[in-house]
Amino acid sequence: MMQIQTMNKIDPAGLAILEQDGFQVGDTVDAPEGLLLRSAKIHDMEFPASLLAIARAGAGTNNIPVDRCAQAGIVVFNTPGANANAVKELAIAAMLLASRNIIGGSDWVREQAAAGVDVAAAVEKGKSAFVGPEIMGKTLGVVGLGAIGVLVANTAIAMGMEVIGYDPYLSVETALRLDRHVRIVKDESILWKSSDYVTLHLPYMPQTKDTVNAQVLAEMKEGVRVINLARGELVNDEAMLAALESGKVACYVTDFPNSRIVTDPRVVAIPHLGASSPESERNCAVMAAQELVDYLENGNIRNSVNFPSAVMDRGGAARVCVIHRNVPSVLASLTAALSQQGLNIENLTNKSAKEYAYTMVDVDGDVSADTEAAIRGLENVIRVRVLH
Ligand SMILES: NC(=O)c1ccc[n+]([C@@H]2O[C@H](COP(=O)([O-])OP(=O)(O)OC[C@H]3O[C@@H](n4cnc5c(N)ncnc54)[C@H](O)[C@@H]3O)[C@@H](O)[C@H]2O)c1
Ligand SMILES: O=C(O)[C@H](O)COP(=O)(O)O
Repeated sequence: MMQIQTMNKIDPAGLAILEQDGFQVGDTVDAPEGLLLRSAKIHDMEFPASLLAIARAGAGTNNIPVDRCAQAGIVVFNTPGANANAVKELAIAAMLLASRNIIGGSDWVREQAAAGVDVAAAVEKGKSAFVGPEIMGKTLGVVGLGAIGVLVANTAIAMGMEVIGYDPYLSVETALRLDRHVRIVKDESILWKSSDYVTLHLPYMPQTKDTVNAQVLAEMKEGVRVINLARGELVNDEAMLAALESGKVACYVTDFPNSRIVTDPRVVAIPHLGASSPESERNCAVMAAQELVDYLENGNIRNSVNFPSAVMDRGGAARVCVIHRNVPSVLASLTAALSQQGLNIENLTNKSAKEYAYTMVDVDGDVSADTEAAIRGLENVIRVRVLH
């Protein structure tokens, strides 16, 4: 029985898929073939030899050592778009919270009540302290036009905003989903200079650390409102605190607060709730579980962040799955090893992505232990599995 170790609380709908397929699931298992997690940080984790795949029920994979996994032949999956609507809704809420001082007003009302003041009378006298601008007619800059950024941009257009989008890797597929009124810029400086609101929807990786830094903040409009539901590391905290202090930034909404950033009262600190809706937790868990099942049972790879997509209908008596380096001759050596045993190839797929490649071969007979060992011993082969 194959084992899946969970490293966060996972929606029961996802766990049910695994259990119905005969997997043993738990937060402590002996020798897991798969890990299923959300934001658990596993950079320092030593992976057991049994581990074949890791599924991140969510979008960001910066909590996983993706490259180390590739080198070890461990396939890392995420669930693209499965929590995008939840984040989009929170981004819209964040823009409104950044504008209308709902939190400050609500806190003040409670303080009045606690002080024994007649709240109904106090609100009419005190409300002018909480005036804030509407978002209609203002300009929103969306940095990163992926699953979430597109939804935020389109919703903002529907709410009467002007929208500027920046994404150096914008795909044609995504561009087609964008409202035609979204202005796409190639120079991010235009976005920083023109936006009343800036919202970040790009991944965190070494190259995107401190995307919002002192220099970028200096380019922004006076009184800009910045929303970060992507990752804390994308914004330089010290630069943001200085910009809040000077009034350059009127409000910073972050889903990734830390002890330092919450020292400023103009920070709205959300406890990483972007994907915390029942709908999104279920979507992510179901997609992640399906990806694990299809890979562990059939060798199919969908939505991996470190290996190419490869899907082939099952056929033949056995399937040989080989993760290897993307260099010449591996395929020739692999098919030679199978022919040596007299096996006929019924179907074959070979996909590559950068330095790695993945091959699935369906053959008409059982693969002997000697043939499997011969394939495993081939130069540039990283991992071999034979599925029946
Ligand atoms: N707060 C939350 O709970 C929550 C939930 C989901 C995702 N996220 C974060 O949001 C990020 C985006 O999620 P998504 O589902 O839209 O991912 P996605 O992969 O669909 O989109 C990310 C987009 O960012 C673009 N991008 C990459 N580098 C960029 C750069 N330097 N400048 C501008 N754009 C750049 C990519 O081309 C891509 O289009 C995730 O990586 C994750 O960190 C947070
Ligand atoms: O990248 C993501 O998908 C989000 O940050 C959600 O993280 P969570 O699953 O821990 O809520």
